[in-house]
Amino acid sequence: MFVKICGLRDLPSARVAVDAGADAIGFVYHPASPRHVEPAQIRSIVDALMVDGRGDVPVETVLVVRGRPVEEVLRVAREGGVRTVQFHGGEPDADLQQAVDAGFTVMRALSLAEYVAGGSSSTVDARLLLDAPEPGQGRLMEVPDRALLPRTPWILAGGLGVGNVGAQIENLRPDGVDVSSGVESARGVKDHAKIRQFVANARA
Ligand SMILES: O=C(O)c1ccccc1N[C@@H]1O[C@H](COP(=O)(O)O)[C@@H](O)[C@H]1O
Repeated sequence: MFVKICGLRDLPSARVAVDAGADAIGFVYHPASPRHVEPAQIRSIVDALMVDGRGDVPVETVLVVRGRPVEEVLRVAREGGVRTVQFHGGEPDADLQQAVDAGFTVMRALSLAEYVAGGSSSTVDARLLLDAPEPGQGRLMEVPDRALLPRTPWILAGGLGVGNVGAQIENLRPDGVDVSSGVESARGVKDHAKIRQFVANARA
């Protein structure tokens, strides 16, 4: 089970996620979000996580964007030193392809309705993440019929937390889970105990 802890803004929380065994950590570049981080802040965290101060970071680092021009996205991703870009705003295939061509791995976040309406038909090499229509709000994705869910690998986000991640995995059978609000004590403030417990519960 792939586990991503999203919305990180400080090094201690990032270290807790890595030490707990998360596969990926996410940084939100979206000025309207309480989790927004500037590229220099991302870079300082990524650099500090490098093993022995150099080489690879022992976790996938993800930049989360929503509706920003692709030139700005690529600049922030390069300055931040991340490996992956998560496009979370219905961005066109051309933007995702540009990120792939620039050497980033790519995730495409869709609501279930967008996915069902054909958002899966792209040829871009991107991992699929399904989320509630309004991201980062701690709201569960509604699934009226499990037959609508992908038959190829996908990641579940939206409203997950320590108390429900096990049941959601059991019920919806995603290949990965992604959380932000559910591991916070207040919006934008990560709770270290919840991060540890979330990773443990996702893997139980
Ligand atoms: O977290 C945000 O503020 C955010 C802003 C813009 C795009 C995506 C955002 N977060 C993504 O939402 C899910 C987590 O949602 P939840 O808080 O656990 O309900 C995750 O994919 C984040 O990357």
